[in-house]
Amino acid sequence: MSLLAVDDLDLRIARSGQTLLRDVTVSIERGSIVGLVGESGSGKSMFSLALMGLLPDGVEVSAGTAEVAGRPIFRGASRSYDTAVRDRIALVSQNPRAALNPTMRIGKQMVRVLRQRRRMGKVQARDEARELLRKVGISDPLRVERAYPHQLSGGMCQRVVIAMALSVQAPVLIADEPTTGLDVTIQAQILLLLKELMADGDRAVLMVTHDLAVVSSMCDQVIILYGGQVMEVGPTQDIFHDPVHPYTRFLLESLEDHVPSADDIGDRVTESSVDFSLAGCRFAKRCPFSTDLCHREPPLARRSGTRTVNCHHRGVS
Ligand SMILES: Nc1ncnc2c1ncn2[C@@H]1O[C@H](COP(=O)(O)OP(=O)(O)OP(=O)(O)O)[C@@H](O)[C@H]1O
Ligand code: NI
Repeated sequence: MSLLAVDDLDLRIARSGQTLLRDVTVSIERGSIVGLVGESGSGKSMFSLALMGLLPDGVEVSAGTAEVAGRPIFRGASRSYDTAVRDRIALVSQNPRAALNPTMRIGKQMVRVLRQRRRMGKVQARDEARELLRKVGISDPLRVERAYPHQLSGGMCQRVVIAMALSVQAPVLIADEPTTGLDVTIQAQILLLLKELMADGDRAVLMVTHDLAVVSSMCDQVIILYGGQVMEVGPTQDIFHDPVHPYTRFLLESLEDHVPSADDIGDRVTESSVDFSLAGCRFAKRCPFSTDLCHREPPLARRSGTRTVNCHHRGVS
């Protein structure tokens, strides 16, 4: 059974009625790291926020279901978001500094979370906070506990945020661009850390990124998102070696001769504004194979084994 299962999720912008995410289906097994890939504005963060019940005002779940570890997150409307699932799903957000309280020392913030969410006493929470900081590779937890967020480097803040996400012992971790803005060495350390934390096989990670290098080194499965619509899903190696959807091919074409590098998607994209009011396939305008049908109707998922392709014309054989 999937640890995280999202079925046909739609997100709508209330004011304009536009569909920000359409028919997004995602399934993540225990012990796996799944990459959610897409260019800027494709809806990756909105997807994560919907699962956390943290959508901005004016964006709402308009259809679909989601459940984590067998418990429903929502059914249909965001109003019914079940906050009890918050201990089953934790977010490492895109901006670690913003996720921390700037006016409170790190130690105090961590103790507070542990007391509230794990019902620990003061002393126990303090010990656990220290242990968690060590677990994310911080060798001098005492210094970090006493620091305010602005006194720490970006990489250190990200470690703290990961420690806090771990502190609730959620089986599903969503890491939204966990290494953006960090220098290459720190990036590698944070990714290694996430991989190590996964080694026990009890959790699952949804790794949100636009960096194909991160995906190829970290993820078992990859979900390719474009304009709020899933284009293709499959095991990472299969997708990289044999992309089926025209968008995935377009994305990977330039990578044939070299290892994917940071910002590959950004480099490939010339026109990135997507029209969320499109009725048909979101990629139709840019697709060399599109026909009237593509412009008119959204494609249905074609599934074969572990792969899914959402295209009117291309399927997995
Ligand atoms: N508060 C809001 N109300 C309505 N629409 C919004 C709001 N915030 C963002 N959007 C729209 O939602 C779309 C998806 O945004 P999202 O932040 O999920 O993209 P992303 O894939 O995470 O991009 P990035 O890689 O830059 O983080 C954007 O195109 C944006 O226009
Ligand atoms: Ni984002």
